[in-house]
Amino acid sequence: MEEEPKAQKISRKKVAVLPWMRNPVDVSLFNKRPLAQLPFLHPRLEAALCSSGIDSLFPVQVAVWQETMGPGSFERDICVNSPTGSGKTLAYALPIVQILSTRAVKCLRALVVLPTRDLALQVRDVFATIAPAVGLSVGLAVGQSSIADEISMLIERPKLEAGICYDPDPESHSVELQSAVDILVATPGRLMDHINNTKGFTLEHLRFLVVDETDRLLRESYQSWLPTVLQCTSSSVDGLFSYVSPSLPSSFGSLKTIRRLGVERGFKSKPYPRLVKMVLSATLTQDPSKLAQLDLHHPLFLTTGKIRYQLPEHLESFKLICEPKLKPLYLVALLQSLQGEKCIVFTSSVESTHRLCTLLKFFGDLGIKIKEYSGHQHQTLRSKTLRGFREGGVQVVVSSDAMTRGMDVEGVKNVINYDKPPYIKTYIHRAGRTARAGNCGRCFTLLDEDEVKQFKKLLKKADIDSCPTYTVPLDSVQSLRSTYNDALEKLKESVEMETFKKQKIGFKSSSKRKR
Ligand SMILES: Nc1ncnc2c1ncn2[C@@H]1O[C@H](COP(=O)(O)OP(=O)(O)OP(=O)(O)O)[C@@H](O)[C@H]1O
Repeated sequence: MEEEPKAQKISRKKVAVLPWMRNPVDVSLFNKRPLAQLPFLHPRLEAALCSSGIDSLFPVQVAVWQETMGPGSFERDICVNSPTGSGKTLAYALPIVQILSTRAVKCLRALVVLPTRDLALQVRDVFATIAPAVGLSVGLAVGQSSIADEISMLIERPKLEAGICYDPDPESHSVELQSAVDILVATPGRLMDHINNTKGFTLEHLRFLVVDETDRLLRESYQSWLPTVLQCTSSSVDGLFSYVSPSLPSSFGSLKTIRRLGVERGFKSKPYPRLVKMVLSATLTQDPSKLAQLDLHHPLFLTTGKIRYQLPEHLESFKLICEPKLKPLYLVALLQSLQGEKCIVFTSSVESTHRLCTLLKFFGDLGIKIKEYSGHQHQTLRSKTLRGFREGGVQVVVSSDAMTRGMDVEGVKNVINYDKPPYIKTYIHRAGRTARAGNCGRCFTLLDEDEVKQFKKLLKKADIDSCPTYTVPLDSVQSLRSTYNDALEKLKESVEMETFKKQKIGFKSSSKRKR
């Protein structure tokens, strides 16, 4: 079996980064590896992976596995910076499930936090393909169902034996509530609801905390979810009584559980395990003040190559220069030239997503099914669009940045930046919806002449020197002009109608309130 370097050092330019980031493990030095050659892999996990079509691990997965398995496993926290679509989800899911496969008692031992509900659903599905194989159950806390339904999935009530009834009083201590799940995938808002209000929900036994899309999650505090989770899982003897901050809500009192030191249930005769943190992103922040929030323990940094922002290997970037006024025409001509291949079109806001999608529909039958996806829509509608896109009934999704991060839809061949991305990180995440898992993909950015220089500068930050110009046939643009004028008229009417409807609803609800 070929030996991989354990912690190959990369010589990096001197930049103001934290010391532990200066000598990372270079993921690009690892090769794909067949499951059969993976040391320690539980045979049932191997079988589960094979039956879901995975017969080898990607480099980032091999690197994380190698750094976490075996003697002294998970002694250090893990920080991963690797390109979009490189397989970071399984890179953390597999070692966690493998380690937890030896647990004897069901407790909440792994918590994975993601910024959005759709991402959380996606990650839950990855865990669900492997965890049941070793008897572990996975829960979801994202607010998809009512809080009561969610609680009943997460918390196990003791089964009543004949003739015995338990006290339904939630304050009663005679009823021992237990976790119904070993692994929980959550969004910060719903997680905080459970921390604050759900009886029996405890992070006391937590062994793993995964912060996926770290830089996004660190940017927004979401009711201080991170300090709260860290306080709930604190195991320091000194901090035994000091970690409950006076600013925490009174219901937090139920969480004053202390991570026991010594022997813990389910890990026979082993000391209570330390909480291991795994943080991951394709654009991991290097900002020391942001990273400090994670309170990392002797972190091990894994990154791909020497460039900070790496794009997928088989991604091609193109620019399409067009007159600003005719931008929608160029987009339609481009979509037509792509002949129904799966595309995501990114705009700069939820409003422009809605406007553009409405306008495209007024172009008549383009032979392409186009749907809108944005944070302003109801979750059911978004899920329906996503399902249609995954199944292939929808070929083009026009999206705000709601779809920028992490979303994994098989077969997306093209990403179109209808509006220029404001930051390189936005470009990386948007473009990363294609060319995933080693596949090919193209990213087109529509620009007017004035934006070209700025865009070139932006790409330079990711060391992208080549971004050829893509042209659409001018006659196809010209032939759409009259349809475009009609579509613009219809759009105007539609916008007026929507504004009128909104005002009417606003008027009705304000007069109801007055009554
Ligand atoms: N070992 C593997 N073999 C085959 N396919 C895999 C393997 N690991 C992951 N994949 C597939 O690769 C795709 C990308 O994986 P994943 O979503 O985990 O990437 P990611 O690195 O988290 O991307 P992003 O940064 O965009 O969130 C998924 O469709 C996943 O099913």
